[in-house]
Amino acid sequence: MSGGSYKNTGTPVLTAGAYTLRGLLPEDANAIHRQVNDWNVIRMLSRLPFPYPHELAVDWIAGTARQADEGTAWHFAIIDPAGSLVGCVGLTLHQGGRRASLGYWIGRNHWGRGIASLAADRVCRWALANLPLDGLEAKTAQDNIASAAVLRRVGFRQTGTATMPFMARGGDIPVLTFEAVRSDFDAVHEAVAETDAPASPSGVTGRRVLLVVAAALIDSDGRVLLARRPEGKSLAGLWEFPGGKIDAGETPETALIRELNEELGIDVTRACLAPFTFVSHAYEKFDLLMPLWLCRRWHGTPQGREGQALAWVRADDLEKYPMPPADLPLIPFLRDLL
Ligand SMILES: Nc1nc2c([nH]c(=O)n2[C@H]2C[C@H](O)[C@@H](COP(=O)(O)OP(=O)(O)OP(=O)(O)O)O2)c(=O)[nH]1
Repeated sequence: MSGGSYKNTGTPVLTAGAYTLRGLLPEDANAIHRQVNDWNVIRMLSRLPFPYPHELAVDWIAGTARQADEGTAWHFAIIDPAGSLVGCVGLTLHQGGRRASLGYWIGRNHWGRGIASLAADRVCRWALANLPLDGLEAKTAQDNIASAAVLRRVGFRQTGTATMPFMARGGDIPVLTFEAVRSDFDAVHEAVAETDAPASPSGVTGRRVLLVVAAALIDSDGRVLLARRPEGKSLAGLWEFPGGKIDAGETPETALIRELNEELGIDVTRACLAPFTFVSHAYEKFDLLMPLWLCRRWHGTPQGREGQALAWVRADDLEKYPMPPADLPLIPFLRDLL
């Protein structure tokens, strides 16, 4: 397919600092062609010939809209605050949709401003929160020092080396292979944003204990309510039991009743909360202690008030929903109960 007019509706619009990431449109072809048809850019892109014909940019843009509609790849134009396209970033699914490859380029006039890191980080976080991914991969030419630095900054780890054909260079060249799983992004996030855990009141340095209260809401069909942690939170994309941290002055039960109201819009009374079990889990930066209550009666219909997806799940199906590592020991308890 060449040219034509369409809207790229399958790709979300994301904000990355001062930049906007949006689906590619036919009118982007000139800006893409001009910036990619530059030896310094194209020599680092494996699949493109040099010189780069304008029709290839037009065809590629049309292909990206189709892929987004099919749910096989998401490519974004990176738009600067002045409205100019300064590069592209994208993810392509493979391995049955459980992994995705990251790719990006930035026009030469815009190098050195951290745009690739900002855009790659944003797209990876969006993908982990919204697609059923186990991990992400990327490859970069061994002589592309700046790109390897971008991947490391975002949270990728180098896994090895390989060779790949680079069309513009007319042959195989060495590449570095990288991968990242969910916890690699959380490690970067936690290092930047500080840990979720409050400072130890005694001022003693060392590990911190984070107390989180949570509820297994059980409906009349014996299904459990799970909520998907939204983008922007640690462990985004994983399914958890509704709940949260205890605020100053709250008892565990009042904290849980407040969280259930804030997150789901339901009213629960103290008498409807039955203590069930707890988990104690060592995360990298803190120890999580999470008591879990059972709740079979509430007022209202649970709704994801903070934009989180909800799912009523049968005990036998709990394993199909990726959960935070701390929650995994709870699954057999719930299976025995329900
Ligand atoms: N609510 C909940 N949190 C869990 C579960 N499993 C698990 O590891 N956690 C962890 C993730 C977080 O590190 C922590 C909960 O913190 P949070 O930030 O979601 O709590 P919150 O709702 O008070 O959040 P916020 O308003 O302060 O952003 O507990 C679970 O099943 N439910």
